[in-house]
Amino acid sequence: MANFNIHAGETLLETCNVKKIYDMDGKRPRGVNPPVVLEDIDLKINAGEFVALLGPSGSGKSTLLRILAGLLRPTEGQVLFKGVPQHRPNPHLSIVFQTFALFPWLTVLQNVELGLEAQEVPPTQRMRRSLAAIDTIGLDGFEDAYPKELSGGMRQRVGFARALVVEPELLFMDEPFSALDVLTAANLRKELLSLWHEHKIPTRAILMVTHNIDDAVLMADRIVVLGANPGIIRVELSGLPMEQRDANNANYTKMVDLIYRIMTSPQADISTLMPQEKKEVTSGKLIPPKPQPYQVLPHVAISDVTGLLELVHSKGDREDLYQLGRDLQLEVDDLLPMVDAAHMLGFAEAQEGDLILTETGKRFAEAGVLEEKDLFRQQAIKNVTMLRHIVRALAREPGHTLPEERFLSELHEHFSDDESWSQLETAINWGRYAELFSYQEERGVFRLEEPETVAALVS
Ligand SMILES: Nc1ncnc2c1ncn2[C@@H]1O[C@H](COP(=O)(O)OP(=O)(O)OP(=O)(O)O)[C@@H](O)[C@H]1O
Repeated sequence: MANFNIHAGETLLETCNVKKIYDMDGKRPRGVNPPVVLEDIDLKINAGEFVALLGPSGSGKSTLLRILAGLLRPTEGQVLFKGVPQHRPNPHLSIVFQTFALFPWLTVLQNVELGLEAQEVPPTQRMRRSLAAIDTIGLDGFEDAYPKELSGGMRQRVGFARALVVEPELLFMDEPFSALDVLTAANLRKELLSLWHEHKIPTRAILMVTHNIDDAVLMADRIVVLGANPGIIRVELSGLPMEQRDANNANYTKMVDLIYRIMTSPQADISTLMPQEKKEVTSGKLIPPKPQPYQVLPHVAISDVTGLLELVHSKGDREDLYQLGRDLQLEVDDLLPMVDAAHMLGFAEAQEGDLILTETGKRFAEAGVLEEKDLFRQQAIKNVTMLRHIVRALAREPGHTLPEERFLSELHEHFSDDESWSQLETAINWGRYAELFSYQEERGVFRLEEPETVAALVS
């Protein structure tokens, strides 16, 4: 089998001051500021490196991957490949997607050959190289199978073979294991890592977008953590030495815990989260956070927040976030919005990697249904700008009703179309639970149910 020379150290890909705003194809109303998805992104990918890009949902990981690949233009700043500014899709780079993206009517071999067809490689050479890639990635014997005959793990192997057959200098992976079951993912991860470390694949650097902290710590030499709204690089951490990449190793646990802390404390100054012995465990660039220009509602159901608070209460009102994630079998991406919501509502605080209930949070966790609702209503009105705004606007209207467009158009000033809807849906969900207002779905109309009582809360 071929053994490829990586020539470590050289900067292959680099972004300078990249900023991204989706301009919505000019559909945005005049005077409205489109949301900034990425800001001030300076990132280098060097030969010999496996870089993981972690960040909460919506922080712009996939957008950054597409900009780096040349599939999307940055609004400001530039992408350099070996020092040369890029203006089109980078031909030296392949991407493996979460959803496999295979053609169901083509066999494994034909799917893998596709990349080489585009490069106009002659048929015999095409077949020889494709068979070799299929062999390397462990699919020998399945050349003539169709995707529907394969398991998820095998389909993703075809995805890898198709990406690698063109011998790309850079391999990008966008959540490559998240559609696979745990064991299949672990197996594929291990095999991919050994191919990479033994230089059995031609790639000189790998960039992986993931929401899975364990994947990042197990695989990466450098971990870049993005923050959201706008997406900025919060910190770059050096990965662990290979011998420490083991769930039983103390430094592994520390590293996972640190990343958990960083991701669950989106507003914190990173330097306050670093452990004393940080220099031994990690090093990297520390970037101070920027103040959030507007409050972003995390998309969680109130029942999930209630469940989280009750669990923390049962543990003595303080619990390690990493442990909470494990207990609830939640990825950080799913836990994070719940922690955000509990914090926003004044029920809990994330401190030093722990979630600690406030006095109100303790009362909420102990309350019966009626008191729980009452407390929630008070906290929601006090802390959630959007709910307060809706109630105030409804209270001012003679009929105490308003159409959803009124609030959607305001949300569009800060969020994309999809995110505006998601923000409104969350506000509706919370507002209904708190019995602040009703919302008629068919007509898209808000109504203040008990105008006097509710309006008094915001006066
Ligand atoms: N084509 C588009 N047009 C407008 N807005 C977009 C577009 N693609 C993404 N966005 C917005 O940009 C923001 C970042 O999206 P992106 O998919 O890059 O984030 P992510 O970190 O990869 O999220 P996830 O982990 O949920 O996939 C989101 O608010 C999203 O709604």
